[in-house]
Amino acid sequence: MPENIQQKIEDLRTELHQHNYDYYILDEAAISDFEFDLKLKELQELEKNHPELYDPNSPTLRVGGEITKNFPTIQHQFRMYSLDNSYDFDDLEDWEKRIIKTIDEPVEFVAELKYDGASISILYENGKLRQGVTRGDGFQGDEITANVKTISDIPLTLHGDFPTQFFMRGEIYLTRKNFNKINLRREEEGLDLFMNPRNTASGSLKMQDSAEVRKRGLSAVLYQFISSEIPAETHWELLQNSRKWGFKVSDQAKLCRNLDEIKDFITYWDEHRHELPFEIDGIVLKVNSIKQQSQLGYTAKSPRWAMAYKFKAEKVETELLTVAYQVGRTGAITPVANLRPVLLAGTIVKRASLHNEDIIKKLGLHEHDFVYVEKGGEIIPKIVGINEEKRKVDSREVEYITHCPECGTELVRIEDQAIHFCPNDLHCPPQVVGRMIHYVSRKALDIEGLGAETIEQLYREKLVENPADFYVLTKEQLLPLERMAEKSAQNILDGVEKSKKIPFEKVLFGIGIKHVGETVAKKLAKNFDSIESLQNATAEELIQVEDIGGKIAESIVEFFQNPENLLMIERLKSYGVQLERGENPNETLSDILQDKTFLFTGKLSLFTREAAEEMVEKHGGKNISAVSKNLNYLVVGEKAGSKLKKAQDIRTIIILDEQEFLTLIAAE
Ligand SMILES: NC(=O)c1ccc[n+]([C@@H]2O[C@H](COP(=O)([O-])OP(=O)(O)OC[C@H]3O[C@@H](n4cnc5c(N)ncnc54)[C@H](O)[C@@H]3O)[C@@H](O)[C@H]2O)c1
Ligand SMILES: [Zn+2]
Repeated sequence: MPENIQQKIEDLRTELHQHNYDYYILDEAAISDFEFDLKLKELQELEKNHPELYDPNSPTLRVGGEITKNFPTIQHQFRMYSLDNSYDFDDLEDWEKRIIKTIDEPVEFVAELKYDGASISILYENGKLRQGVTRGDGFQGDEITANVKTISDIPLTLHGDFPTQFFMRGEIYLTRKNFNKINLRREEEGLDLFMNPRNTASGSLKMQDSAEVRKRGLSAVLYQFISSEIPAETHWELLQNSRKWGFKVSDQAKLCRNLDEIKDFITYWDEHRHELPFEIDGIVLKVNSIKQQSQLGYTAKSPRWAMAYKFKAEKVETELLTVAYQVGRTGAITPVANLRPVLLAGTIVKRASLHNEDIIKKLGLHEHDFVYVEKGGEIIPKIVGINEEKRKVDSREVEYITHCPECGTELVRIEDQAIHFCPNDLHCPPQVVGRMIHYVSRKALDIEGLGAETIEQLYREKLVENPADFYVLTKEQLLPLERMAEKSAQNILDGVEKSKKIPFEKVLFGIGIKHVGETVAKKLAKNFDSIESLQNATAEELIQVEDIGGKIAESIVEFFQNPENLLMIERLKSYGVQLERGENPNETLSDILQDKTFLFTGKLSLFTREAAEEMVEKHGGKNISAVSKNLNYLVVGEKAGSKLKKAQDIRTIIILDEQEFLTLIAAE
């Protein structure tokens, strides 16, 4: 055997292990699924011809996922397999032939959508949800029951005539709408955007705080009943029964009597999948009869009675017309490729995001190149390659801009993010307008009537330049504006007036301090009773507040060093905007914890972290975020880790369990 074959096999195994890790653990794939599957097939072929190089840990024999250390590990009573993949009808015909060899009676199939999310196994006992576990490595997974319970598609109690104990398997996914919502919020808060719904769903499931998981708005579909005794003859019947017991079962699943019906189903959904409110990456086919399923059995990695048909990411070629640079509300520059319009995945694509300078360099993009555009897992189409044969000899490489296209200021690049910013945040037009739009937004000052378009108009007419200017607008100024009737003008004035009652924490969010999102603003308003006390706080003092890190603290200090910001604050104050905490924001119950600081760590079971922190505040105490000499009490739940260790080294810190904490606040 040539040595290079052994090397080749080992290289492929190493490479695929790494891709599995990126995909399942980091939720950040480096290559497309199609490329991954090609490499896997290549390895499969090589291993088949060289059985002497067998390795039980080969990626061809194991489910790619792993368990994490963040949750209790649970053994699966029934192993969770992967699915074999096929990409064309020939593969399917081969599969059917293999089935017919084993089964000599007619075979029916159930065709289902292949939801692109994360799989889950849920244990039900006596009609109650008992436990939710991820697939993990197929043998054992992470116990994430609390997170699973936040998903409204998953019933907590069943109805009808359900078996006493069984597992329900399904997929947890994000609709496109909720995915976009999450990203919009992240954009508002200046956070990096998530890449696609699949890895966002899978990442959300692994969050420690189930209240945060709930906010993600996950969906679920259940597609498999599992127990040692199956109360039906067919998979189809099981699906219908599951629906009766209260499970959300796919409405699109279809019983198919032969391969032709399967092909029709596949062709239909390949074309119409973009009309679904969620993403699918293919179709799953399952042998309908439970008896036939057990006759067929399993390979090392997947059932022989099921097969995934994967859609190819659609790819088209088109010409790059220009590269434009957009300046966002936060000053971030996004390069965008303007393309000759082309039909892709059901929509006309005219533009593709180029993300940043590094990506453009990596592509080696030249002016007027013919590029390949793909719509894969991501919502925004992306350029995945260049047809260099069509490049003209004299064409120049695309050069990244050095100055802001809106205001001419020299751009700065934040190294670890590979993104360019326009630092002129107070005078760069999109940033100025963006800041005002943010100020009136629903979660900030919530000024109805003032939409993005009106604000842009007001800015063009030089009537407003920062949020304080809204408070001196008059009807005489508004009425001459395009499409502005008496009634809408009055609406704006009323809205502005009403905003003077909006509480401090929302104003703090609204004035647009970089990195101060909704949650941070709330925390700040709890810890500082007025804009003055916040203004006077040093970075060290700010870091003491829970969830406030160095980056946020620095940005707050910087904000208050700018005279223009101070002037705006002074003006807002003079117009009556709430720049201090109102009366009685959260009533106090006692002052027994006066001057005492608290920190909670580990998995709490008697109360949630939020409730606990609220109790501390209601009794006059303060929550801080790190173990230091300033900490008086550390309250530990299950599986407390590094914070507990650190606290044990500081003798002045009192360590309590949850019950002791309750006793402490109950003491008079
Ligand atoms: N790009 C990368 O780097 C990379 C790395 C690892 C894996 N992957 C991709 O992931 C695939 C392997 O992942 P996998 O093992 O999760 O297999 P899979 O995603 O191909 O198929 C199995 C999974 O499909 C899901 N599923 C969705 N709808 C279903 C339905 N109706 N019935 C049954 N199952 C349904 C289940 O979660 C099940 O676990 C690879 O083929 C590859 O495409 C990509
Ligand atoms: Zn600018």
